[in-house]
Amino acid sequence: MTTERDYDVVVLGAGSGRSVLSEELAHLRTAIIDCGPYGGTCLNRGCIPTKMFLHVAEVAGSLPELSRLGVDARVDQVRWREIRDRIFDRIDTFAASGPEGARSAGIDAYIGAARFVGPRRLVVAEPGGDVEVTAAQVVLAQGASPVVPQVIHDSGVPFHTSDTVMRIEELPKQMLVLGGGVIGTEMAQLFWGLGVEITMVTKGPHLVKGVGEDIGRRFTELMGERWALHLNAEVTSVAERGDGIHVGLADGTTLVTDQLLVAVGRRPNTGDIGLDLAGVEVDSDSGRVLVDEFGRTSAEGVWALGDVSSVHQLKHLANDQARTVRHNVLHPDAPKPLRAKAIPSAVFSDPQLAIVGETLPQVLAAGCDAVAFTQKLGDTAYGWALEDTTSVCTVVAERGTGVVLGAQLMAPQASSLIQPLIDATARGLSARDVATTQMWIHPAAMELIENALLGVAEAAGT
Ligand SMILES: Cc1cc2nc3c(=O)[nH]c(=O)nc-3n(C[C@H](O)[C@H](O)[C@H](O)COP(=O)(O)OP(=O)(O)OC[C@H]3O[C@@H](n4cnc5c(N)ncnc54)[C@H](O)[C@@H]3O)c2cc1C
Ligand SMILES: NC(=O)c1ccc[n+]([C@@H]2O[C@H](COP(=O)([O-])OP(=O)(O)OC[C@H]3O[C@@H](n4cnc5c(N)ncnc54)[C@H](O)[C@@H]3O)[C@@H](O)[C@H]2O)c1
Repeated sequence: MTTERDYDVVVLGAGSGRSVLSEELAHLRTAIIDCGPYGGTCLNRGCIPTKMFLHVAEVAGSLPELSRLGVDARVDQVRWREIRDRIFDRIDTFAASGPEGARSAGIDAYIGAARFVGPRRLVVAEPGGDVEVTAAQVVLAQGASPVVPQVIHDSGVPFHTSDTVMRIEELPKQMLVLGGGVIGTEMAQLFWGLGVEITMVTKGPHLVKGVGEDIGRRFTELMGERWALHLNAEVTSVAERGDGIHVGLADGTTLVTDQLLVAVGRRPNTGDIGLDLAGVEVDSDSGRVLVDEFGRTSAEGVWALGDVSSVHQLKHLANDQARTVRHNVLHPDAPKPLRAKAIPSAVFSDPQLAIVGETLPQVLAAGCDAVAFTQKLGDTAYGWALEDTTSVCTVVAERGTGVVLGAQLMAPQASSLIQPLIDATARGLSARDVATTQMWIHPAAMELIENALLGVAEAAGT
């Protein structure tokens, strides 16, 4: 027998969707549904565990580098299971408290896979039986999942994705990472830092999209000194043999590995959940739920946020959208637009990459007269301390006004260093104003940003 329940607001997905249901909605009848651990991708298998592992990997991976500075050190042993369990004991305990935490805040928390059976009408397959849930407003926040190329899927060969690889029992000797995007690069960094021999196979001429041609090329060269890189490559065959997994490439190369990690993108979770019955339109190419500037889908009273509907799959963006959608659910007659400008992102490799806004070619292609300036960290005082030879910051600004339009960084802690440039891009500030209306601590790494701003202000003629 199916139980039926009716609500004012139901959220599908307890990742970023959970924060839609804050205190401000306490006067409404609300529910949240998730089939996986509460906290979604970021907490359980994304941002948080990767960065906890990457910290360890970065420290361990940097030891051989010390010899350049006159200190010889080496890693004697990596206690993988201990590292893994320390990280996931903390995460799993937190995630397990999610449903109870929601219930104690007055939100009905369902644990089970949901599918639509009509407009704003869902069936949740709970352990105790199906529950039919209806609501005046529904928020779609069911995220995305790893894409697996057909050739791997059809081969029957065991493989990992980012969902599973951080929970393996033993570190392999070798790992082949398929995909040189953000996940592939962070995972390669993580396992390389812990002593695994990495081979990376990817489409395209360099790792990580969107950082600009120059940084993309420099970064790819750097990573190529650490692990074997097969660029512009296509996998044509995969088979398991006695000596390991054989991966054949279109150029005739055969690679043999202990473990295969697939990281070739993530597709929104929109298939097979009856979105057509709900009247929710989906882009057939990308699988994304189509939303307007306010996060409204094509179905009356249905909103969407995060990876299920965004071009950029980023946690801070999903969080920002959750805040906006929360407002819009409460004030549908006075909705606020989702933030579309100055969306920053970072890759937590070593060195880190960080970007915001546009690259110079993108700005010029859009018809704006702009200039760019690149500052090396090695030419600042802190860069001397690091003996840095690779870190750079490029700032793009409008010619004549010097308004900052974007920035790309490759540097230690680039994800933090970029913040004044995110501020400048978001608020349309001039590079000279940002550089000269405050003091910059000497001799801090942040002088990289100060000098880049002064350089681009000069180039822009301000
Ligand atoms: C390895 C990795 C590292 C990452 N690192 C970063 C980072 O450093 N910084 C960053 O900004 N972003 C990072 N991301 C991206 C970030 O994790 C996502 O952008 C973000 O978590 C998306 O949040 P969301 O709420 O849209 O989806 P999710 O957090 O995925 O939540 C969706 C939820 O919906 C549930 N669900 C799906 N379908 C159903 C259904 N039919 N019924 C019931 N429940 C369902 C799922 O179980 C899930 O809990 C990373 C991603 C990965 C994979
Ligand atoms: N630090 C962060 O913010 C962070 C970290 C991890 C993930 N994420 C988010 O997760 C998203 C997904 O990450 P991702 O790395 O899976 O996707 P991605 O789109 O960033 O990279 C996929 C890579 O795989 C390559 N590729 C695609 N198909 C291939 C194939 N068949 N064979 C070989 N290579 C192939 C692509 O050329 C690309 O380099 C990212 O776009 C990002 O938004 C963010």
